[in-house]
Amino acid sequence: MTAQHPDFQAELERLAYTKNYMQQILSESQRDLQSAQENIRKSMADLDYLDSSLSYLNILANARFFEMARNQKEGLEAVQKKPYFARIHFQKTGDPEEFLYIGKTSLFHRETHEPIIVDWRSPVANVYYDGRLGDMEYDVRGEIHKGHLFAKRQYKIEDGQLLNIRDIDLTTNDELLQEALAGKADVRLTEIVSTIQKEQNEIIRAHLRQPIIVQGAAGSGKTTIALHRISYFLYTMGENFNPEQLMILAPNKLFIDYIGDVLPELGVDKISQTTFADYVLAATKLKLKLRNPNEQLESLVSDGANQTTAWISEIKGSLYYRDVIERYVQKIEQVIAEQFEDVFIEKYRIMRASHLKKLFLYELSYMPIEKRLAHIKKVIASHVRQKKQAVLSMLNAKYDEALGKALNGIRDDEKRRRIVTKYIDERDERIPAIEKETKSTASAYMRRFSKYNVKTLYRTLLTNAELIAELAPEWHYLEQQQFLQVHAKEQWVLEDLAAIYYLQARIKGIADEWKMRVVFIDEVQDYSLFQLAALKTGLETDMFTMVGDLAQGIHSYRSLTAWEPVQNLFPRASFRTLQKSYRTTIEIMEVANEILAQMDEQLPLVEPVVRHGNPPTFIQAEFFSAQQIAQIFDSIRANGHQSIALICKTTVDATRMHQALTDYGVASQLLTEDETINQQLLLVVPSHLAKGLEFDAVIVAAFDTPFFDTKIDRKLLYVALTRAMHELYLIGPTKKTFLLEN
Ligand SMILES: Nc1ncnc2c1ncn2[C@@H]1O[C@H](COP(=O)(O)OP(=O)(O)OP(=O)(O)O)[C@@H](O)[C@H]1O
Repeated sequence: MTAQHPDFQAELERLAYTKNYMQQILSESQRDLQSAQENIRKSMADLDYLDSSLSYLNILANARFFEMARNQKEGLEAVQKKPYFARIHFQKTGDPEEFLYIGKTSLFHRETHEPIIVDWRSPVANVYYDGRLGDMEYDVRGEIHKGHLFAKRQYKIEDGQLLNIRDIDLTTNDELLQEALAGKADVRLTEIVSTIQKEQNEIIRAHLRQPIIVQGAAGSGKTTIALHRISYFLYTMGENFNPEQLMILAPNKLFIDYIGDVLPELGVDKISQTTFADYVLAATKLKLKLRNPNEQLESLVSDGANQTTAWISEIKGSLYYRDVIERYVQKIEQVIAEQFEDVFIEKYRIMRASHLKKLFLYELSYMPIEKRLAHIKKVIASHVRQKKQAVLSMLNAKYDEALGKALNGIRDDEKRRRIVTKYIDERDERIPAIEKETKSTASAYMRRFSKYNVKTLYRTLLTNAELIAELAPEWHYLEQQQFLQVHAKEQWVLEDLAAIYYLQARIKGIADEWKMRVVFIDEVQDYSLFQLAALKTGLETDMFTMVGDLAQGIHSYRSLTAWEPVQNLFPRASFRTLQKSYRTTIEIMEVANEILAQMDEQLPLVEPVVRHGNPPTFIQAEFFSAQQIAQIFDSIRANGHQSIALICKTTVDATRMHQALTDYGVASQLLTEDETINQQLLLVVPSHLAKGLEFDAVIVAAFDTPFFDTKIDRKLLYVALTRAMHELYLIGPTKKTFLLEN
């Protein structure tokens, strides 16, 4: 059928032309690489005996050339098997009509400069994602261009062979998407450049110098879009931005591993991917052993709410706590300010304490405390240098005058000699002494200020009753006591890190290597407002892309429960929602929506894209049986599905089930935070760790610990259900175990 497309032959030729040209460029790149390598080798050899600075420059230039040639070569090699995926027939107003082929990287004809392939991230490619056919507009660095889109066409190219062509309108767009969604049997995220949807594209290309918050339903593509936005960002910023200044904050190492493959595929590497905790510990250089946050979650889930833990966790995430810490910083500032005294050279005052104090408290208040002090030290040193000359000239003049007077005015020889000698001796002692003293005036002056240790400072706050009473006067006495009691023993939890980072930022400042300029946060619903505020303060930027889903906020006892406060914290941020789920079938989403409807957040139900599958199967069973799970596992495999997860509520459950399965001989893997997923195995996953991941099929098992009708459990269950792409099984004593009626 496809071969009958009237343009098929022409498109075959076009593909052949493109591939040929790519091959040609690749051979050239190969030669460039070799010659750069050869040049570097020669310059290295010359380093010893020729003018080495010239050789050094040669090496640098060739290294840069080598890097460029290698990048181009790698870029082309990566896309050779699929040079492009779409074409637009487009006319920019005033220009001739063009056929533009869109792919993952661009390729221009070296002589004619004609685009052979246009990068999907380029401004004109936006037309493909955004534009309906007809007259349209697109943005090039803030400038609006007009044009007319005649047609859009998609290609299915595999291994360099053209298999299919489709001209797209709205209906075929759906077909393509469905095709993309139906396949895939991998527990890795993949790139979706050819099927990015309009509302997703808007987020990817939303203003790059402005923060953005996205509330997106489970499976709506938040993670995928965030990664594509990074690719788009780096492409658009080009040389003006160093990728090392971009950071992705992910929930755990497992998740980082899960997204790991997409970034290089999108042409992005070198950016740091870490967790909030790891980042804070690295940036503060503190070694703190943190209590596993999931243990805390699990203790909340199993013991019901432990009031004190819940209260303290909530408080530590709040902006109120930020204010407490800020008051603490201001108190420290006052203590420092009181230590300023006048600066003297010998007995001459050269600076007033009040001036330095003003400098410290007001004029330099935008700097971290220790940076301010370092700056003040420089100010003193430079002032001393300037004033020293004046003091010395003045003294010299004074002695000259005194000597003159003595020489001319004293008649008595003996007396005159004595006085003159005294002046000369005094002068010869004082002047060098001043010279010497002024070399260290500034450092001697600064010795009064002690260096701070952020960890010690924070521990003091946590354990000092007077401080707490002073800085958190709004807490009633019992709360203050509870707070102190919980902290009597030194133990660190994730919730402390915002405060620690904030203190570091305000007192020492964040070192340049950790001062990321652009931040992407996935699963941002699990952040507290204070975490976000601390990052914003420490990094001195609001260029954050934050994606999340309140319905999956399993840590909501200590994190976000609404978006408004985040919007208040980031007043420049735009806010978007994504309601469509691309992951799950209609049938699975119906069940997940039943749980969503029971939540307090009143989030709109998720709309699945039209893709049908088997209805979720409920299997009644009183007890966990490894044999039964093995049977389900086999039947799912027989249906052709690869990645299969057995999800249960807690780690204790997961550990037990994994043990039973292993004893029974089922090849399974218990997922923990530090694990790398092996998708050949049945993956046994505690619900909180499943967040962000997806599997072809999911079996949710609940025996010893059923899901209760509580905030946290509804969310954990919702997370578990929405991990499934194609098949879902629920196994337990009753449907009530899964909060389902029917
Ligand atoms: N436009 C698209 N075309 C094809 N596949 C898509 C598209 N958008 C999303 N997907 C697929 O949908 C699935 C869900 O995407 P992703 O994991 O990014 O969603 P999410 O919103 O982060 O989900 P969750 O919040 O549940 O973790 C992935 O398999 C992704 O490849």
